[in-house]
Amino acid sequence: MSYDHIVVGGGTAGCLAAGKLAGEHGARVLVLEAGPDDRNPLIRMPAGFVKLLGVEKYMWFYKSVAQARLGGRRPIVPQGRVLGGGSSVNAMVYMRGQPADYDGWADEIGDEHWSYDALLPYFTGMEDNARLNDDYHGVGGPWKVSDLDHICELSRAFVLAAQGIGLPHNSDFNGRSQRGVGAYQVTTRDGRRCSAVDAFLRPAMASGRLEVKTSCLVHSLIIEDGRAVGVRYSQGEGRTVLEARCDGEVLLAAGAIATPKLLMLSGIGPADHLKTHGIHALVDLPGVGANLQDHTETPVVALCNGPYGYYGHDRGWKQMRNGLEYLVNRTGPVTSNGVEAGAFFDPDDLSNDPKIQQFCVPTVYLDKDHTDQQASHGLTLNSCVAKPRSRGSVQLASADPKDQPLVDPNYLADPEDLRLSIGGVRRAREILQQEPLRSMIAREIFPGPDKMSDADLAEHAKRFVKTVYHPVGTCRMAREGDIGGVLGADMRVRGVEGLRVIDASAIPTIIAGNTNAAVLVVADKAVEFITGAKRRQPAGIAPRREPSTLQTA
Ligand SMILES: Cc1cc2nc3c(=O)[nH]c(=O)nc-3n(C[C@H](O)[C@H](O)[C@H](O)COP(=O)(O)OP(=O)(O)OC[C@H]3O[C@@H](n4cnc5c(N)ncnc54)[C@H](O)[C@@H]3O)c2cc1C
Repeated sequence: MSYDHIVVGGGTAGCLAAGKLAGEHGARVLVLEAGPDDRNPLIRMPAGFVKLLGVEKYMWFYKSVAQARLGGRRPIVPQGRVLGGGSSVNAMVYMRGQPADYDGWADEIGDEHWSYDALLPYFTGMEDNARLNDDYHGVGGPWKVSDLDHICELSRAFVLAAQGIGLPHNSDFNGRSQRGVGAYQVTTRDGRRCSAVDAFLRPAMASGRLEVKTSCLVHSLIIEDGRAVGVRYSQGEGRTVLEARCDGEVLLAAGAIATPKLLMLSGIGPADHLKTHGIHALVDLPGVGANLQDHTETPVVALCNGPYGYYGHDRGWKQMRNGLEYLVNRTGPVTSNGVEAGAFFDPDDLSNDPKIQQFCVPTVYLDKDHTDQQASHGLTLNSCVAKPRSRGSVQLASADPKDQPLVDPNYLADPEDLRLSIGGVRRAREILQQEPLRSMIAREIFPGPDKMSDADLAEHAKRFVKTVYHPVGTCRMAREGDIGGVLGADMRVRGVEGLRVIDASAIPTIIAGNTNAAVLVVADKAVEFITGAKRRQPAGIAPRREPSTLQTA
């Protein structure tokens, strides 16, 4: 088959774009995905998320460079490596962030079409919400959003306890206000994960215009006369470098770490850096790989005084009982994503707009690179800095496409990120002291009851702070003349024809919330730009805040 477009990376953005281009716009599309297919049943089961986190077959475990503010520690940054990308392995929390996030994008990009009011119809248009159908939510779309069927007693107790410190109950973090505490909505339906493959790619397969090749690692772009005309790739363990070409556009959707790597391997990036690896710079774009942003979270871990939460539910007779209940009824603990509830608040003043997203994990939960975790019934309250100020980078380690790049998230580089993390830890402790949670807790193990001063908590953060798996921003959209910009408002790569970046890399500034839904909207916009489809008009709802002043380039 000859192709109109080639999509590099079959993740969240890649699946949406490929599915829509082939299914709705009649294009012939090739998707090249480095990871395997998504047939593993664990991917469909919401509780499978925790298991998948440790499986090399389905994850890239990017190891960061030594982190200056973490005493040289090198935390991992796991990312999806399977058809569906992050949407096949993520925790399924459905979150959009704050309207001000997108208004900030519009200011940075210099285009009001990236403002929240302009993007809201894209969120609602793709949504099929099982509970909400109002100004902020839609029904009938391909993207399934539901309340969790199963919420354990620890998560319920957390929601009540957090109200005890003065947080309002919030039944919709994506609605009128983000502030408060409540159960998350998740991207599942009838106890099954809804990934970008399920929502966008699979339905378009029947068109016959879509070819999806898994286990295909793209090495670089083929650029001729200033135009991207195809890609070089290898299949499986094969050493042969194959080529695929297209008549339309090459769309980069390999995620915020691999997409800048591919641009640099293709001679698009900071000329000096490329030169050190013997790569001739076709386009000197200093912003490629810069501006890496990620959410970090700092845990408070407590042990329970009884069998609360999910410890041991994946072993022995409990596993058999849970598995059977799931197989027969699609109910029970297997339908839980393991992160059932959370809160948004400003630790300095609970009545302010949120600066921390707190995740309630009803088990002892630390990343795979922490070996000293205790296996027992427990609870982890993770405080995530919603709008981190620290900025990092992705650079090439070598000119070999099979080598991991140098990932420097520069965690906690900005003192405000550390200060807010400490504030989040203190609020988590306050919540643990409220009933009904208080009566379920035996003792705090991390940071530990003797760690009370800011200096103690800073040390704790440095030791335990970890990724929330949300890298963005490494090929950011920007207004004309912004030297660090990589893409224009239409997501075209500056200085090259026929090439767009359509994934998390394109996001100028991280949103205050989990990133998957924002990436879907970014990819949806890309499809519009590529096809020239008419822009949807903003829904005629009253803005819920003063519109920002927008300057157009
Ligand atoms: C463990 C985890 C938990 C998360 N939890 C949540 C959550 O609960 N809610 C939420 O909203 N967000 C969550 N996220 C974040 C969300 O999933 C991501 O923001 C989103 O998937 C990013 O989409 P993307 O298209 O930019 O990249 P991805 O979805 O990562 O897709 C990139 C794809 O490109 C492929 N690829 C990479 N390099 C190459 C190459 N050279 N050749 C070919 N293919 C390549 C990758 O294998 C991958 O499949 C989570 C992410 C992870 C990893």
